Amino acid sequence: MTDSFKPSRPLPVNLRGLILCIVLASVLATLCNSLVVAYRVQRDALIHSTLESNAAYAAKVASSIGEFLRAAHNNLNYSAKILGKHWDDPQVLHEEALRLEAQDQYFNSVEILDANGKVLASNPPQAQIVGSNVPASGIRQALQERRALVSSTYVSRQGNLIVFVSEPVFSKAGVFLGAVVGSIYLLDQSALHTVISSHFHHEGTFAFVADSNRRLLYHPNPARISEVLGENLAVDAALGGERGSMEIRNSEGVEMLAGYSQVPDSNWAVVVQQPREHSQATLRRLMHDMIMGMIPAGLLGMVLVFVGTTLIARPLRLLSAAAQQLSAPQTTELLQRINAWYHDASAIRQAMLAGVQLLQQKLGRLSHEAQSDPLTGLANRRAMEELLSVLEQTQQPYTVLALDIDHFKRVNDTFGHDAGDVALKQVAEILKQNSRANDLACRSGGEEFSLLLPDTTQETARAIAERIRQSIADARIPQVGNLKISIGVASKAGAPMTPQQVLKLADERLYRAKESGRNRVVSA
Ligand SMILES: Nc1nc2c(ncn2[C@@H]2O[C@H](COP(=O)(O)OP(=O)(O)OP(=O)(O)O)[C@@H](O)[C@H]2O)c(=O)[nH]1
Repeated sequence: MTDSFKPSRPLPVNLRGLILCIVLASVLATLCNSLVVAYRVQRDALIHSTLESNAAYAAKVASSIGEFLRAAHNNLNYSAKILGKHWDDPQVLHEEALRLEAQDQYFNSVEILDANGKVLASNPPQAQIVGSNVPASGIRQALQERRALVSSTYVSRQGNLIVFVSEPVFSKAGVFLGAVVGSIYLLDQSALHTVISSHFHHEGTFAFVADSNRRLLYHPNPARISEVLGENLAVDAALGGERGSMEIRNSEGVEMLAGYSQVPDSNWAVVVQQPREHSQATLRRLMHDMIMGMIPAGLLGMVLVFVGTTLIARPLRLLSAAAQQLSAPQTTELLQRINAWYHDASAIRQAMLAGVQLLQQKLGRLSHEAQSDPLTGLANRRAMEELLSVLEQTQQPYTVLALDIDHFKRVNDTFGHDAGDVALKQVAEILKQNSRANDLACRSGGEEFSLLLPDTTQETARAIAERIRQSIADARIPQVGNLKISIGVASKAGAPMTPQQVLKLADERLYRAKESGRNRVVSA
């Protein structure tokens, strides 16, 4: 395998930060998505309902105008019947003209004409036109067609925009006599004007009425009445007899939500429209209210997320801290104190506890191996030095025995190296048997041993040394038989000596024991 394992660099963020980021990102994404969807749905619904209500409104206005015109016709029709019977009575003609103009205020003026267009009576009285032929094309049309009709709009010599509503007059025998004509002045206050403009008018919604030549008969801006409109799809559709709604762009380029309808019995178009921007403004208010309404719950959610992530991350953070010091003796206790309250953290803690136990066992074994003599199982020189330094630091008195088997070379030479090893083990066993719990027996090298006796005086140590020497001398070593040993004793009982000096003194006394004949203890 050529690839070597390279641990990737971790992100500089902790678990709680990560969870918070992920939760925040997902909450924000969901929120944005909800807002966008809500915005679109609401916008479509608002536009749809505005179009629907404008269409209904246009139909209502058209029907009101239609009813007005029908009522005007009915009135004229009633008069036409009376006039047909009394055509030759100027008084009746005059009274009918008076009644028609004054009674219902449908008309700004009323004229009664004979079949040639000669004005027989008029109200308000206009002496100059009674007896004259009125040239208006609408009236000429009424006389020609001899039927009830609503004329096209017509601009009078006085500059007034006029619509004629006319009804033919027939004699009892069915002879066409003339017509009774009501004039509606579109630029002045009239009953028609009131019918159109009295409808509701809110949120920028307004209605206008145009005749078949696209001439404006009514507009909330009076300055535009009589203006001829350019292309307008809603007007075209209404003039074509349709009713409904559509989105259009007006002559100023403003997008409009328009409803349209045709006035029955006259080819007029009614359009009700609202700038699209108005529904957008309503929508913005709606979205603003929605967002403001979400804020308290959002904040509460954030607090819950913060507390939740802290609770989730806490055991893992503590486990991570414990993982930094697996070999420390207090780690097991530390791990047991962690409140791993959910399954994953608990499983990690269990695994770490098992791992720590294994590690510490292993370290203990390694430490034991590093500090013991493999042949005899006694402590080695390093272990003895460590204990000496502890005794030194705690200023405890102690005594050291330096032991060396006499003529051990001969044992090896005579019985072989293995027999020598057995003898060494036997000596170690005797040392152990003569040691207390706090004493430390060690093999300092070859056939040399030491015994470290804390809190032991020189005299006591000498007695112990003598007992050991005797035990070894008395022991029957397999294959080898008897062994002898020499011992030097040195004590640090209040004397200002370093451990090395004490050891050195014990070695010097051991040397003297050898020199003076072996198999003895020298302590002074
Ligand atoms: N079997 C065995 N022999 C060892 C071991 N370590 C050292 N020795 C032997 O111990 C002997 C020590 O010999 P010397 O230093 O001459 O001392 P001695 O023969 O005991 O003589 P004195 O100490 O003067 O009485 C040598 O023969 C070493 O080979 C060991 O681990 N096992």
